Amino acid sequence: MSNRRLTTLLQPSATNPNNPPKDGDETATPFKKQTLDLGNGSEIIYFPRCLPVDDSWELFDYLDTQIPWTRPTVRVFGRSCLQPRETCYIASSGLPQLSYSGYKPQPYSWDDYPPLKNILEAVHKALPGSKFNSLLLNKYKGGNDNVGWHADDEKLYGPTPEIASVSFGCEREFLLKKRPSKPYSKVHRKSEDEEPAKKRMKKSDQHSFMLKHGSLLVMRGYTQRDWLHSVPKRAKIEATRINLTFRLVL
Ligand SMILES: O=C(O)CCC(=O)C(=O)O
Ligand SMILES: [Fe+2]
Repeated sequence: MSNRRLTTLLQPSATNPNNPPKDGDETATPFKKQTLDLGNGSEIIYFPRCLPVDDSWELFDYLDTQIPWTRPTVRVFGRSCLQPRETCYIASSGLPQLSYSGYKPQPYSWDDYPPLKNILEAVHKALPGSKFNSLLLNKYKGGNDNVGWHADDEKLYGPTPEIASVSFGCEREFLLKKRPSKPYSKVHRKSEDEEPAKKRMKKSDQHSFMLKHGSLLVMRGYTQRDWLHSVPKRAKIEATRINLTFRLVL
């Protein structure tokens, strides 16, 4: 992977002066940055094409073949199981240890994987003021591989982490749903026998993004406190997807 090629990352592409895109016209500007206000200080930003397509395929091949992927055993609801995707963890030296689902990934060094530094630089350019120091990589080898509903709310990221997620390869659906608030019953119920009212989820409490090859999705504010996210199984998919989530360990 040459650095020269990656210096072109995030240069704005020229528009045709005879046919300028109209504001709000999704077909004319399909790659425009989108912002989704989730309310109460949570926000998603989506850049459908953060990295140029050709660079993204070169990066996909690099990541697929050069990263030391592992499929660890994790604990879910008190049971040990193989994590349904491959993973790898990169972190700057001296940071506190990451631990999730009873698994403590040994961090690899940024210096051993220079293209990751190029992607990090592109993400920093897209998000002025950001400064990530760790990276969790996930490889989904076909539609059975997935990540279940969770929030990246580990203490070492602080109360309002910004998480930048870059996707390569096969498009997969990324879902968000609002965390259930304290049950009404817990607050108001007079007796334990009273049935809690089942609430139907509102449309505005769930969202879906089809994460494109070379895209960047950012979760900010209170998204990890108030929302859950997942990449569900998709029976018919055979192709591989690779996802990189950049995080700041405080
Ligand atoms: O693959 C994705 O898009 C999401 C990955 C994720 O949520 C995580 O690594 O915490
Ligand atoms: Fe996550």
